[in-house]
Amino acid sequence: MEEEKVSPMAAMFRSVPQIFRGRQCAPGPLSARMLSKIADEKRPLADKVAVITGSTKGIGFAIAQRLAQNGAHVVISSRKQQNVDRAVAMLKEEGLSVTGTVCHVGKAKDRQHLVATALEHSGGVDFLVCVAGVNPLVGSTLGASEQIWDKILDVNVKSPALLLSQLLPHMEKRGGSSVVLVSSVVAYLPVPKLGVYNTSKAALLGLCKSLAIELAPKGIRVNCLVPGIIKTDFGLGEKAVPNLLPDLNKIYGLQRLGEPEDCAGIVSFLCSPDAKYITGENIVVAGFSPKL
Ligand SMILES: NC(=O)C1=CN([C@@H]2O[C@H](COP(=O)(O)OP(=O)(O)OC[C@H]3O[C@@H](n4cnc5c(N)ncnc54)[C@H](OP(=O)(O)O)[C@@H]3O)[C@@H](O)[C@H]2O)C=CC1
Ligand SMILES: CC1=C(/C=C/C(C)=C/C=C/C(C)=C/C=O)C(C)(C)CCC1
Repeated sequence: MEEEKVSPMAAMFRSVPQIFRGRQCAPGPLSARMLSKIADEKRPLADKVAVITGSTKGIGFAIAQRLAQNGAHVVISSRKQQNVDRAVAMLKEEGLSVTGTVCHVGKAKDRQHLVATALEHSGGVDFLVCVAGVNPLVGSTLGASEQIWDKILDVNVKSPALLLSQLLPHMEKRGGSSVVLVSSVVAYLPVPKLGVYNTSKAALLGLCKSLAIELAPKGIRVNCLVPGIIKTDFGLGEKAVPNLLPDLNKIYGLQRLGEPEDCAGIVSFLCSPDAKYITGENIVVAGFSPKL
């Protein structure tokens, strides 16, 4: 049977009883105020602009998708055009508000271009989520070349700070802006053969605390997502530590490896007004707690 087509407003009216189930409200037609309250609750990030780096796949893509589902215009990016095009198409297919551009976060020119692209939408940026991260080395820390150190520290630690400094004036003027860095549980649990990567992720815990203090007077909150082992192409966990799940299950009671979506809700929350009194926090999302 042909499904009846209804306008979004009609659909929202129809959904009203469910939304209000259990709430104290006078019977009868809903005021415009009540309806706009419903709309706000369903789209807490409406009219906001979010820049997410490393967001055409994996954790970054899941975060961008959730921020957009919650009402934000998302600016997604990564190094490869074909990844950008595919990710933009997927989000547009879902009816979400998205712009995509190529940006290798380690390149100053690319970061500048990303900032310009983000400003095209509405002249400002409300949220910056720095997801891009690399690990080109599985091996001894002291055997790592200077080039390897430079590449890992440039992308994983320096680029979030340099990109934020370029976005700063455009975030400060918006009021209520939020930055989310992305570390890793390896910052707490040093994984053998990932010493340079572990160090870069531990540095982000400190960067979060320092930036939170520095940016508080500007009304910008800074927090840090600390994912556990998440099933993505990055898949560093399994590469570095075979038999990871049974060991983590035995030692920490871990029941399953994570999905990118497991990281999305907390980031949307940290960007939302519900987190307006939270800053400088490193928040582990790992299915276990690696902290002693
Ligand atoms: N997966 C895991 O178990 C964990 C991951 N993390 C962290 O999460 C972040 C994302 O990892 P994950 O989603 O698993 O990885 P994926 O490989 O699934 O996705 C990485 C994304 O980042 C992009 N990217 C890679 N390098 C750069 C760069 N230099 N500049 C801009 N974009 C880049 C990739 O696209 P493209 O190739 O087109 O550039 C892709 O969109 C990383 O910072 C990682 O350290 C933390 C803990 C655990
Ligand atoms: C070191 C180590 C462990 C933990 C490994 C972990 C937690 C790896 C995480 C890798 C990640 C998250 C990579 C990407 O960022 C065990 C299994 C407890 C015991 C054996 C030694």
